Amino acid sequence: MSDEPLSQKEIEDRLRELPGWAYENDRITRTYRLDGHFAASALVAHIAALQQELNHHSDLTLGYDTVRLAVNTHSAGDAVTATDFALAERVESIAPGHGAA
Ligand SMILES: C[C@H](O)[C@H](O)[C@H]1CNC2=NC(N)=NC(=O)C2=N1
Repeated sequence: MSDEPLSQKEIEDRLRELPGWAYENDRITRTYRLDGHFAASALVAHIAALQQELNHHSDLTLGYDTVRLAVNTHSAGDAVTATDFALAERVESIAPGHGAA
């Protein structure tokens, strides 16, 4: 199934279901705050496993106690697609278990 770029309205509609996520620089983004560096590192490892499973990868940035994701779909010309939102939803499903806010 080809991954089609989503329209601005489709992106906005989907973002309403994903509190904390934003659309910037042609990517959907989210920054999580964790209880310290080890917790942030553990979330990064878990997200990396999800990304390998989905074969879809964000730019993933580890800070002292933060994890930032920024993602779009390269094969769709670096546009935001449904696959990016599928990854976002999977990450949202695991983040609370890490104590992420
Ligand atoms: C060959 C491999 O399946 C592709 O390069 C995958 C890997 N991860 C990817 N991640 C993202 N964000 N976009 C892609 O188009 C993409 N394609």
